Amino acid sequence: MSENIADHCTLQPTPEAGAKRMVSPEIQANKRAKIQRKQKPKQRRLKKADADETVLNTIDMILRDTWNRGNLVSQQEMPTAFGWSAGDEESEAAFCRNPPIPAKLAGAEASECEFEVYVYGLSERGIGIAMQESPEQLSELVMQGGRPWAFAVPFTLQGERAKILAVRHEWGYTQADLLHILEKSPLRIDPPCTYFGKCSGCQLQHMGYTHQVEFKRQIVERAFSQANSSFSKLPVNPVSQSPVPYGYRTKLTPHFDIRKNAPTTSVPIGFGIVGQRRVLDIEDCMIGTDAVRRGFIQARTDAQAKMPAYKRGATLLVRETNVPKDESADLSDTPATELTKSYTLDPKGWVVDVVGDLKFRYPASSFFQNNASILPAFTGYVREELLKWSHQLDAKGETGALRTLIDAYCGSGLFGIACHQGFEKVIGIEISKESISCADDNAKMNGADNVEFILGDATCIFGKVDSDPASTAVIIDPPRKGSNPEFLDQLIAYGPRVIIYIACGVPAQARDLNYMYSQGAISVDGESATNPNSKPLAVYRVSAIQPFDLFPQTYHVENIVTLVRDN
Ligand SMILES: C[S@@+](CC[C@H](N)C(=O)[O-])C[C@H]1O[C@@H](n2cnc3c(N)ncnc32)[C@H](O)[C@@H]1O
Repeated sequence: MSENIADHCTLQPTPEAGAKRMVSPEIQANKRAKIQRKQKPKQRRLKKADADETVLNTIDMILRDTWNRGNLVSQQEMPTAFGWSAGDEESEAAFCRNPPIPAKLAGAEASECEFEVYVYGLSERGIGIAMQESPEQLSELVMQGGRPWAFAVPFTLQGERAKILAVRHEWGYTQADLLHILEKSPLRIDPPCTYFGKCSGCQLQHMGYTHQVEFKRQIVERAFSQANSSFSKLPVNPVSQSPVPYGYRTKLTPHFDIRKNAPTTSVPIGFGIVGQRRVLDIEDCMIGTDAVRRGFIQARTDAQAKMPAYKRGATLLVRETNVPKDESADLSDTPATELTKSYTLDPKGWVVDVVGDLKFRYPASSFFQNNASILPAFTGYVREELLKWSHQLDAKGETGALRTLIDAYCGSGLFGIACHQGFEKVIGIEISKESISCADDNAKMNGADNVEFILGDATCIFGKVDSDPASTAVIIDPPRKGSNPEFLDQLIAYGPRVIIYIACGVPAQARDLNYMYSQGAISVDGESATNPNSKPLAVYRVSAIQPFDLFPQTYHVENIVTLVRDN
């Protein structure tokens, strides 16, 4: 708003007011400044905590790569950070807190916030990391130990040149919106979804599927080498692709906010807008299965009809389920192949998932893997790994085949039940009471009668098993934040023959494996850290790293690591 309007509206005393109290020019000036401050959004104080670590890591990686390429002679001289020496926190803070360019939300005119940039790489979340310097300029700057200012620009690809709008400064970089692509990457494709670019649900629709999975493979590689430089020697297999790159999600959770005084007739229902706290109205979501897309439309219609009754916003649940074709038939008696797809919108309802010829029943509000199309391959891989090692160990003759399987963080029993054949005993442990009771029922429904499920913290499992570790395998499938040293210490002390670590949070998985390495429990190329404990312990070799794409079009990747005990 212009200064004139502010002057006119607020600062001139009316004759009556002026008669009561004369306002000095100084007070007037102060008032004017206050009003202008209110009109101009305040620039946030930049804190490291607000920064996206994945962006900071990527900037660092790009600068190191650039330095390495230009300076093959002495790795020792490599600046540990660019623009300040290691540990010089004051200089780092001064650089990171002082964006050299204006940003829209800090009150600058839009035209002042537009830049042309070069995209040098993608963060682990698929966000382009760009700089104003051309490759030659960047190389020159970095070789001199200088640090360029970086921009995080969603929906761009490595090698592209783009026009961007700086919108918000973060610690050491600026968040920007993509205005348009000036030079296109050959990998860019037209995204099929009309909401792509605004909706925060998908990040990679502009990248062909083959390239998406290679990007995800590199993300796994990067997470491992960042956790421990020795892990960079470990090969990461090509990502196992989702049979369907769209139409795969069996669960969607559209939501809405009720804004004060806003009409309830046009409340947007959908997913968050990229970089904003507002909801984008979405009528259909292409990554949902057909049943979920039908449910999505119904959930919106129901919520719109009830909108005047909502006091606040809400999250709607849409979940695919499988039901007997004949409604009166009993689920337990109906083979998985004779179920038909439907959906539920009831968070208190039940869901049935089909994995090959297995059925899993669980509460609609609890955890289950959300891409049914890939689950036969996903669980099949774990089963094959276990059987392969069981046969190899049996053939070796020392310890014999694997006889016991522990399924830690077992949820409603997916892996324990899918892999039960070939084991004498399977024991699952899970912290959710609801899930464990479903796991019991699922074992019965699928005829897995060698399976026992225990309610409790995963760390308790080692006090409850009496099987010989030499013939035991452990599956770990913790939540995104990973496992913890308490669990891992006990796992190492127990020393099962084979460990299969399944993760949706790959950086946390790499961190956990690095913890095991630091305890001397993982060796890479025959080298391991010194065991800091007095007791001898199990030492594992990483036999396979196999990513799976459970979430095409998004940056998420699931990863399975097989560890085999070497001593
Ligand atoms: C990623 S899910 C995996 C579930 C199951 N393996 C599956 O694929 O369906 C992680 C599970 O760990 C459970 N969980 C979280 N913390 C736990 C803990 N400390 N001990 C045991 N289970 C835990 C959660 O309730 C959730 O069911």
